[in-house]
Amino acid sequence: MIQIEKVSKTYPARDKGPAVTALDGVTLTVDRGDIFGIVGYSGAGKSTLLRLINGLESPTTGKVVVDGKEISNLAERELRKARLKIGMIFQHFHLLWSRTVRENVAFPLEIAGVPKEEIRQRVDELLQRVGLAERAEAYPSQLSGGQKQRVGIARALANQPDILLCDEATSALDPETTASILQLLKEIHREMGITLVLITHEMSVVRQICNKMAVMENGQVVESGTVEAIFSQPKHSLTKKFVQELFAETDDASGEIIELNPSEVVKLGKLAREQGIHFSIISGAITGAQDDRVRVKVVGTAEQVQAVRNQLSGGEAPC
Ligand SMILES: Nc1ncnc2c1ncn2[C@@H]1O[C@H](COP(=O)(O)OP(=O)(O)OP(=O)(O)O)[C@@H](O)[C@H]1O
Repeated sequence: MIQIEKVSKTYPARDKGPAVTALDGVTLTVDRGDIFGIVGYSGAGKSTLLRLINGLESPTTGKVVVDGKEISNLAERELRKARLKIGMIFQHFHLLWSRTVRENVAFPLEIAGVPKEEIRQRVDELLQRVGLAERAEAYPSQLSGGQKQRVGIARALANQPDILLCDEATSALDPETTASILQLLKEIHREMGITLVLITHEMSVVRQICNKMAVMENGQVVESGTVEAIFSQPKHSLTKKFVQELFAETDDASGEIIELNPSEVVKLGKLAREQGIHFSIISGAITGAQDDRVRVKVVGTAEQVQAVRNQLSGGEAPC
């Protein structure tokens, strides 16, 4: 869906300062239907990468191919058409403050020349979908942060994009609101089969929603792969640091990651309640499929984790 091939981006020198190499030989593939997280500290080059995907910037060298088309080679008209299929949401929402919620969501449809009646119907559906049908006539200043981001999501989906780019979309929100926005994004991903690319400095976001990820430092991708593989065996020192920080934050620094099938997760839940075992789901989900696997971090010493393994393999959890 998105191929980034040996891409470098250098911004020319400004105010007698040196030229800045924001991206340095980045190669990355995002497959259709991925929820792809890109993590890194400020200045790593994440935003530049997003701007190359939606054609707001061109690479200095290398290629960015989106849905089979090399974005930087498109003529203006084709680029505009390609951009309609790429939605974007932002940390600070970027809403139009003098327009109501309804008018904000209608805006990209007006620009695309969609007939009025169709706009009305489509906006109604979108507001319903993001849970804001009741606030259609409100102004952004009357909304909470989470509601503003829901408007941003509805607006980004207005032209039925194939790709949704999320630029630190939950960084201005509290943890509870973050969880509800990530849940909404997950539902939309499932319902629309949309490809999501998220940039964030928060590993917890990647852990909650992504199937694949890349870690960036100094304009380079230092590690990429599935979230399961990277969380269970981080290789690069920066990735290790991110993973350790996340586990430390969630108070589960010691312990082991084990892979469970759905019935074992249920057993572990029972054991946890009865015996005070702490665990947290690292990745995976129970969807009802036979081959569902969930990676779980069990907190405790090696002996405690082994005891949990023994109990899980030893038949039913005690009732
Ligand atoms: N338009 C620009 N002109 C000059 N330098 C730029 C421009 N945009 C970004 N940079 C520089 O490129 C580097 C990468 O910036 P970028 O915004 O892509 O990183 P980031 O990982 O998204 O960080 P942040 O989260 O702080 O935005 C930084 O050194 C930044 O100062």
